[in-house]
Order: sequence, then C-alpha cells, then structure tokens
Amino acid sequence: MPKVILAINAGSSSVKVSAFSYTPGKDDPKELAVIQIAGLTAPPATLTYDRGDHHVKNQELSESDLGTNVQEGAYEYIIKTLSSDKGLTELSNTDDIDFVCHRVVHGGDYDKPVRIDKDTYHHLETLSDLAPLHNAGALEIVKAVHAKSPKATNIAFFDNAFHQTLPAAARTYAIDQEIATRNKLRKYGFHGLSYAFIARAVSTHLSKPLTGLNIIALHLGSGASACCIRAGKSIDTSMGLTPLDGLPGATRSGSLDPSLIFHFTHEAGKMSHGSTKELHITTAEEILNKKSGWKALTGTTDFGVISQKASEGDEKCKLAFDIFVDRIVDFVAAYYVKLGGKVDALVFAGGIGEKGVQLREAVVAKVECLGFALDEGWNAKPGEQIVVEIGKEGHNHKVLVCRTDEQAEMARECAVDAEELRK
Ligand SMILES: Nc1ncnc2c1ncn2[C@@H]1O[C@H](COP(=O)(O)OP(=O)(O)O)[C@@H](O)[C@H]1O
Ligand SMILES: CC(=O)OP(=O)(O)O
Ligand SMILES: [Mg+2]
Repeated sequence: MPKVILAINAGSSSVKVSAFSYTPGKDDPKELAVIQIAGLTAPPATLTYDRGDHHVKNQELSESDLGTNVQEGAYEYIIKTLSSDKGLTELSNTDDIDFVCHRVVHGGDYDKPVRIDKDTYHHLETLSDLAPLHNAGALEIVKAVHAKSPKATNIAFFDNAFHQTLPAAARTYAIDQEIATRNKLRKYGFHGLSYAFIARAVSTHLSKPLTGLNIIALHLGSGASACCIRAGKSIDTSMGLTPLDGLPGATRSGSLDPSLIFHFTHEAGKMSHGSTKELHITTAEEILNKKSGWKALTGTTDFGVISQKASEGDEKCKLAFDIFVDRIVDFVAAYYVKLGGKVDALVFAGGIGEKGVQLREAVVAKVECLGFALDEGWNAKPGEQIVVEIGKEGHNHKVLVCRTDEQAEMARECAVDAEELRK
C-alpha cells in the first residue's frame, strides 16, 4: 500500500509544502502536489498550487487569511487547501499521513535527520535564537501538525547537516577557542537540503559520479548563500554561525564589519522589542536580520521588482542589484581558487537564481575571465527540466540553473531511511 509523506519547508519569506506517495522499499517518492505561500515579507502573500493538471498561480491572500504568526498561518491555510481538494484523495483524511518532514534551519550539532519527540523538540527550541527568522516558525508548524495529525511521525531535517564536512580552517572563527568550544561558536552553514539536492541533480545531469563532482553552487532566495562543493561534499559556504553571514538577503545585511552595529545604535546589546517568550533577540540582531538587506536599500524585498526597476534606471534598485552581484562574485572567485580551477559548473538556484535572468547575466559577465560565459538565449528562457544548461558552448566551465527542491530532498531521504527514522 502506498503511504503519504508530507514535506514542509518554512523559509523566511515562504512556506512550501509537497505531498508524496511512497511504497516502502521502492523507488523515489512520487510527487502528488506542491503548494506554496510566498511573499510573507512583501504582502500580499500569494498562493501557488500544482496538482496534476490543476494549477493555481499567485492567487493573492488577505492578511486575515494568515493571522499574526504568518508561517504557522500559512501552514494552516495550506493544509486546509490540500485536505479539501477532491482531486487529492490521498490527503482527504490527514490521519493517512505517515511521515511529516520538517525543514529545520538550525540543527546545531545534529548531523542527520531525527524523529521529533519531546526531547528533540525542546532541544531545537534552544537553537531558535541562532536562526531568528526560521526555527521558531518551523517549530510552531511542528506543533500544529502534531495537533492535527497525531498519528504521523514527525522528522526534522537540518539545513546545516550538509556542511558537516567543512574543514577546520573553514569552520573555525579566529576567536578564543575555549569560549568557541564551550558556546559552540563555529560556522554551521545553511541551505544544505538545497545543496544536497543540487549536487545529486547536477551529478545525474552531467553523468558524473557525486564523488567526482566539483561545483560552485549559489542558492539565491530571500536568504542567499554560496557553497563550494568538492567531490560532492561541502568544503566551504558563505553563511556562518547563523544565516545572517555572507550574502545580503531580503531583510538581512549579510557580512559586515562586526564593529559597525555599535556605531549604528547605542542599543545594540539590549533585547529587541521583537523578542518573545520563544525567541530572544537583541536590537543588533533585529536590525541586521529584519531591517536590512533589499528592504532597507529599496523598500521592497522582491528581487524581481528590484531587477526590473534597476534596468529602468532606478538608482536605489541599481545599487542593491550591484551590491548583490559584487558580493556573489567575491564568493565565486574564492571558491574557484579553493577548487584549484577544477570546476564542473557554476550553478544558480533558489527563487532569484532560477528566475533572475538579469542577475545571472551580470554575475557571469563578471566571472568571464575564469572561463564562464552565458548563452543569452538560453539564459533568457531556460527550459523546464530540473537542471538546465545556460552556458555558451565551447567554454571551459558549464553554467547551469537547477530548480532546487528542498521538499523532494527531505522526502527522498525519508523514504530511504524510513524504518530507521521511525524508531
Ligand atoms: N523574476 C524574478 N527575478 C528575480 N527574483 C525573483 C523573481 N521572482 C521572484 N524572485 C525572488 O525570489 C525570492 C524568493 O525565493 P525563494 O527561494 O522562494 O525564497 P525563500 O527564501 O522564502 O525560500 C523572492 O525574494 C523574490 O524576490
Ligand atoms: C537559511 C535561509 O536563509 O533560508 P531561506 O532562504 O529559505 O530563508
Ligand atoms: Mg528557501
């Protein structure tokens, strides 16, 4: 009998849920439906739903549809839509759900997925402050699932697990090592479910074993990061102790001189008004995570709008666009050197990586000296497949777009280890 896996991805600006059917011991889970509510930081939020030949695209939702805790509200709205869809009989009784996979951004020292019981739940709660835009929302969703589908087994999949292979030099900060060890202050890195999916998909596309695959992967969404993958494993990534480090994002500053915040405000160390019982954040963290990035520079968090306005000459948007290109290129160059120039492909993924035609064009133009070049036609209209070539033929290194799928990655890992995870 096929069983149902629900995979939930609570991002900083979206909640994405995919439903799969799987037969234990058989092939990869089969996708039944994908639903997402996007634009949580740029209202109105929109609903997109695909199930077979039934499609809803960017249907606007009102604020009252989602309530005050938007990630949990989005999940409730999604589950209501799925369970009332007459064409999705597999989900008409939520008791039929076997596994629910949850993307949990910060998993601390966890290096593989775990079943969520009381102890793991409380441990994950203690990590919420290290992923202020993510963990608390994901845990609210775990609670909601537990209340609605008490028979389902909840599994947490961690965004930092893929980066457990970071060498010490990349992982370690140059600070007092006693304190670093005691307080677990190191680079964790995130977007790992996406990078695991990308590495596997590109290895299949290039017919090259994962163990021989060297790529520079860019996951560019509301949160953005770069990853240097050697022989299929992460050897460096741009996010750090928290998802704030590295590239700027929708509301995040990305890397800056750590002293800056003390010149920005005298309140840096005080608890922010945005702190709650579940989430303790300082004013500094509030400013750098929630009040910076594209929002601070341009007033919008939508990089599609920023790219369009930049091309029409809007100065603020042009500056935001140029900053992003500048920071991305820094990582591509650094990772190119870390791979000793032996690079199979530069891969664009995430909402901006997959849809941002101008952004890809601007980034690749700046790294042309390293042997990357775009085919303008393919870049403007990449095909529908999971991995698409957009590089110019005859150049040293490939340029690819990968339609990454964190939910599919969780469902696949879940099906492979189902019996182990159920214990
Ligand atoms: N046409 C487009 N060009 C560039 N960026 C786009 C376009 N359409 C959507 N985006 C961006 O994709 C981002 C969402 O990416 P996604 O990876 O889905 O986010 P999340 O971090 O919530 O998972 C949004 O910030 C939006 O600005
Ligand atoms: C880790 C992270 O920033 O995730 P997202 O881009 O989904 O917000
Ligand atoms: Mg995301």
